[in-house]
Amino acid sequence: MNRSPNRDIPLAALRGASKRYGALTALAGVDLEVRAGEVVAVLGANGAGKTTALGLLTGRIGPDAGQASLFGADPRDPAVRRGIGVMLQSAGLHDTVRVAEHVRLFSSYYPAPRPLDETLALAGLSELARRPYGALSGGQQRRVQFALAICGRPPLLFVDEPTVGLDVEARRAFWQVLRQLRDEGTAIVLTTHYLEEADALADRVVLMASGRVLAEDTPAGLKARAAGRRVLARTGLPAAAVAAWPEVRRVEDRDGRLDVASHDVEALLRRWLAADAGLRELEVRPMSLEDAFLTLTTREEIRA
Ligand SMILES: Nc1ncnc2c1ncn2[C@@H]1O[C@H](COP(=O)(O)OP(=O)(O)OP(=O)(O)O)[C@@H](O)[C@H]1O
Repeated sequence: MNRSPNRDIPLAALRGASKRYGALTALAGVDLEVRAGEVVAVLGANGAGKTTALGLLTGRIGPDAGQASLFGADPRDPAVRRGIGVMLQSAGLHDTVRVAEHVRLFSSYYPAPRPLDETLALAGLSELARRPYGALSGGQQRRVQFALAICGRPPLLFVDEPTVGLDVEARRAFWQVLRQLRDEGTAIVLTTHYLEEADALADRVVLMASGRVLAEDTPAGLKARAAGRRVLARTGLPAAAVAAWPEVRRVEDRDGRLDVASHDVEALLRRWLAADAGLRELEVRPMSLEDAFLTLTTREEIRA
């Protein structure tokens, strides 16, 4: 197959990579590594720098400072880029060309492509093979872009917000295909806004905001790091009083029931019960990745 991965060299890496657009710093000294066989989710809000990071890793753009590498070489070298598959947010494919022709043409660029039928089936395009690209729905066109990214059987696949605009069923089907590719040994880097997507797929999550990496961990590690658990309860105490306790990270009032994020739930419960013997509807919940995301992106001392 394309390139046999050396475990000591990351398949792709950014080292102190920065990118500016005029006065705007899109990336500010980002470090990121992708190793053989792993799924890395780059998670962040609009404008966090996810697409820019992907652009550097795939050689579409170059860094202003720091380095980007692919298989230990320069990602801007077309010969190096041949070892990856990329699904971008837009594709610029000819409307009049049929689905199968697009896939056949892209497959011809690779030394050991998948059989056409297999690529079409993986992308859910078997029934649409003879359709011109321009006669497909937006979601179907995304599938063609995905087919082009995987047809060469790359050991490393980049997918930029792959499930935007897909309905729930299509999104789950797509996750299943990504898992299958991972099981075949493909390393995958995906950008996403969806915490659920990162949680469902990723071995590692790189959480970005304002061009920086805020945290990098497994989904479970990120949840644990963000802050223990949440306690929900109805109380006679004002929310501001609860928010002032040292065990408390965040308080939200949900229709009169307080939702409290805490890194020390036992201490919080002891204090709360002592202060309010009438505490009702008590419930302790684990942190979701969404809680972790909120906590990490709103905290100041976040750099891990
Ligand atoms: N070609 C460009 N020219 C000028 N500014 C750019 C360019 N590309 C990106 N930017 C800016 O850089 C910042 C990071 O953009 P980027 O596309 O990397 O974010 P993102 O995390 O992928 O966001 P989204 O989730 O909206 O795709 C944004 O403020 C964006 O407006």
